[in-house]
Amino acid sequence: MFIVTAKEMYDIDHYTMHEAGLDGKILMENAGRAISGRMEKFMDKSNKITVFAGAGNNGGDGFVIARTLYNRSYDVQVFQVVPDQKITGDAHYHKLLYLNYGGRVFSSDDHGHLVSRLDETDVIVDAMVGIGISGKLRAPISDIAERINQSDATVIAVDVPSGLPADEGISNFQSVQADYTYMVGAAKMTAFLESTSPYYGGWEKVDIGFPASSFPMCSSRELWGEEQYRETMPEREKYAHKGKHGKGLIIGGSSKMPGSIAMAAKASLKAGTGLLTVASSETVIRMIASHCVEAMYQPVPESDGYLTDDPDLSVSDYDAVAIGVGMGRSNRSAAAFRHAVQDTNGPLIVDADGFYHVKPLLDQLAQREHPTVLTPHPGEMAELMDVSIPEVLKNPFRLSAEFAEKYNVYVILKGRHTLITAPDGRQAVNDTGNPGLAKGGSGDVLTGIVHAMVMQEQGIFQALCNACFVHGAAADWMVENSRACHDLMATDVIEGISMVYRAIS
Ligand SMILES: NC(=O)C1=CN([C@@H]2O[C@H](COP(=O)(O)OP(=O)(O)OC[C@H]3O[C@@H](n4cnc5c(N)ncnc54)[C@H](O)[C@@H]3O)[C@@H](O)[C@H]2O)[C@@H](O)CC1
Ligand SMILES: Nc1ncnc2c1ncn2[C@@H]1O[C@H](COP(=O)(O)OP(=O)(O)O)[C@@H](O)[C@H]1O
Ligand SMILES: [K+]
Repeated sequence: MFIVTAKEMYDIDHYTMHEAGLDGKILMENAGRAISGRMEKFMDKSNKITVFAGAGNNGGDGFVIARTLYNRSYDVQVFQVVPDQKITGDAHYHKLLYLNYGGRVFSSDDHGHLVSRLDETDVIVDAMVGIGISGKLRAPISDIAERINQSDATVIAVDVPSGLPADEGISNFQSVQADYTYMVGAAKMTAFLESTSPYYGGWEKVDIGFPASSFPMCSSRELWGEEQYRETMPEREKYAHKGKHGKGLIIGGSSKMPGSIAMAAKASLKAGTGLLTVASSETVIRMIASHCVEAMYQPVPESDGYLTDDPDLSVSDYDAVAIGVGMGRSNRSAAAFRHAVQDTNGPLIVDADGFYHVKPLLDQLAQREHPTVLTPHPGEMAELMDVSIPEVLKNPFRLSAEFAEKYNVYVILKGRHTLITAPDGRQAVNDTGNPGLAKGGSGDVLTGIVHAMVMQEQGIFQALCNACFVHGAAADWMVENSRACHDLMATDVIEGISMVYRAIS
């Protein structure tokens, strides 16, 4: 499923109508028909349905929904939230059809009727404003949005909850709170932002006949889910040997944080790494070796509990190197970090305290011949980019793309909707995971999975997307079957990896 900005959606629309030749009235018919069909799961024939229709094509979709439901004998009324003369074009055509079929349209200016109808309404269809919104909701629609939000009815939004644009970057907004949103043709960016996604309620996408080829032409952003995982995750060959699945190195750990690297190592092996070496201080190795017996251990010198550089550590001998977990921010470790950045001869994954060490080396990353992967959460991303955390949360797509391009890195911006960005601008949003992951250690497990995935036979971007998918799906499986969000531990997520591999292939 593609994720679009408003401009990209209008480009798809334009291509469909003017290049492929499908009439806008038919698209509107398809949108309204598809949504009204699916909406039936929220209602029965005894329900009263009230459609709020605006002036644009979003309102047009609302008239088709009203006509379709009316024609199926539902008790439907339309409240038009703009004057008659504002309803033009395809929306006007569909308004007339609805009237010709016997439907009734009322003005939202008739407050008495509006209040009494809302009192008895079971299902509200919000077709006031879609992705054509500019600025904050204006009166009278802002007042009606407030009334809708106060009502006990089930609120179904068409395309987006009125008030939300498709694009990221907003902070001052007012929106209808939907229970469920039917997004038309493609998912909209605001469905994945922390501040706006709750207004969508549950959601799904409806297909209305846009040519499949129009999406990749206009957007390079997609939602990554089970379908994409199944299509891209490589199978294990019958004659495979351990060398085929990656000889990996993880560098990190400090005496205060020995567990992080143990979890990353376990997760890497569980996710499929063929041969794993853990490079850490002797203190850390003594603490963790019995917890991850399958790994090999390479002691490196330490100072005050922090690892320091070991010039004899042959990082170039490994297929992929992950560095940073549990490493701490001591400048004693800086040389070890530079060593890894300069000599790693394959994908390099940087996480956690690694960002502190990598920041002065960003220009060097841009010169690396092999992929570099950074896995920050919003706080770490903000620090890397010298912006505030709210700024990152407001513009995750744009900021990730700018950073990835500038420094030639892959960025995994973690969160409820983890965003994966390639240096060439491709982006994917991972769909799996749950609040059980909001606990120390979850990120270390992700690093381990990413480390394993980049050594399997798949494109690097797919590898990163699949790593995020498996991480979230493992947590989902555990929460559905044997844990709750409260007690899910990072080590449980490692266990869950097996369940994902067994269940989905
Ligand atoms: N070709 C078609 O028929 C299609 C229609 N679609 C629908 O059309 C929508 C986009 O249609 P439009 O481009 O006509 O735009 P919209 O219908 O989303 O919005 C435009 C209307 O909203 C009003 N408006 C804008 N900002 C406002 C604000 N801050 N406060 C109050 N009113 C405001 C404008 O005055 C205008 O009347 C999509 O969201 C979708 O629902 C899509 O489904 C794609 C296909
Ligand atoms: N509410 C949530 N829903 C889904 N995934 C989440 C949620 N909270 C955290 N995660 C995931 O958990 C991981 C947390 O990583 P991070 O913040 O680095 O943790 P730590 O550094 O403590 O290991 C990320 O992969 C993130 O996407
Ligand atoms: K809407």
